[in-house]
Amino acid sequence: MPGPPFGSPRSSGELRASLTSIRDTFSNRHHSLDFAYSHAHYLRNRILAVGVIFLLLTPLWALVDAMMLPRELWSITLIGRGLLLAGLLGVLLLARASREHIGRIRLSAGFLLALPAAFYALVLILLPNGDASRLAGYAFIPFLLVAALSVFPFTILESLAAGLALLWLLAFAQMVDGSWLTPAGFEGLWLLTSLLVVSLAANHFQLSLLMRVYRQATHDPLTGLLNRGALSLHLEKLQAWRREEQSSGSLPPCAVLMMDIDHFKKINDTHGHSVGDLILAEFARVLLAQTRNDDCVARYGGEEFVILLLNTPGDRAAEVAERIRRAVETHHFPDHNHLRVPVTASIGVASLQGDEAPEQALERADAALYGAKEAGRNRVMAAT
Ligand SMILES: Nc1nc2c(ncn2[C@@H]2O[C@H](COP(=O)(O)OP(=O)(O)OP(=O)(O)O)[C@@H](O)[C@H]2O)c(=O)[nH]1
Repeated sequence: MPGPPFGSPRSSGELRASLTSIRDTFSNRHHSLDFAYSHAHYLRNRILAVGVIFLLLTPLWALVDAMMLPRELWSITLIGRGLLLAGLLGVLLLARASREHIGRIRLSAGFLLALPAAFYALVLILLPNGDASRLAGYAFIPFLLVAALSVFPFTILESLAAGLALLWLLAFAQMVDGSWLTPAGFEGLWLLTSLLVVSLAANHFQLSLLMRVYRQATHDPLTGLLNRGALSLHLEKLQAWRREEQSSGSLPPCAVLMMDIDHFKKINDTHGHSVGDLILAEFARVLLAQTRNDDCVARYGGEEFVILLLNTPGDRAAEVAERIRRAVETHHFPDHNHLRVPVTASIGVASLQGDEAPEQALERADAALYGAKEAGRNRVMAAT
């Protein structure tokens, strides 16, 4: 029996999506700066939560040490616990103070996992030979840390590096307690490796879910462009960035383009809503092709689009707008039969004046767009 007609393209699409998803969760090289900020924010919340748990457990376990170890050994672990506590406190303060600093947040995550591991290694080094077997609750530290990897939205590469370091720590502990290359030692290594594989899978699923949620919250599903909410955030960021630059003596020129497809209702009415959707998606592709990677291209709503041009003076912005207008006018927008649907757009351009809020420039661009429509459409008009 033949399969469903959508079978093979769908599965090859799924395969490609899975491969892209693995590439995106393997390392953060392909992550956009915006996603990197969201990712770091999420990571920071996890660091604060897990850091507090570690901070509470560390002094509590000193009681078990007190019961299990003779006084002179207990004092060694107590000093170690004091150092660990101070380190964890430092990590929490660093993470708390690093709201916008992606690098510092990643550093805090690294320290959060490295400190308990270093504490365990230090105790193993300082305890006299043979006394390591008297420790209770220490041998599970590498296992606890590998399991903790799954709580964080780490990339696979980050977790793999941490996991290998923890495998090394376990091997070192086995050499100290004499179980290295024994059946019990192999069992421990196998268990830790299996846990690491589970944690890597958890990292992959957690990070890809985070990406999907981020994308759904910030992108328009039809065109793949930024949505209006994400545009508002970009306008705020643009404002903050310009203020920062202004305080250091320079004010980068920026411009806002607001554009609208002409007589789009007529396109919908003539060719159907689904062709209207195709044209919106194709229009977005034209906009992306005509702009730089740094420019922010967003769907404002319906058939209205906004572009923020950074480091672009007004006359240059008007040239970009005119280039877009021409590209739209000459582009082949196909209907379902690949026949050309004539499409034109009207564009309003406003360059940011002094320390004017970008939202205000957007309003001026909107007024200019209205002027372009009034003047006959398929034209660029600069805001006053
Ligand atoms: N296919 C499709 N149509 C949409 C979408 N969003 C908005 N529209 C349609 O876009 C049309 C916009 O119509 P109008 O606001 O009258 O503007 P217009 O026909 O483009 O006329 P001018 O802007 O004055 O040139 C409406 O018919 C909406 O239904 C969408 O996502 N898909």
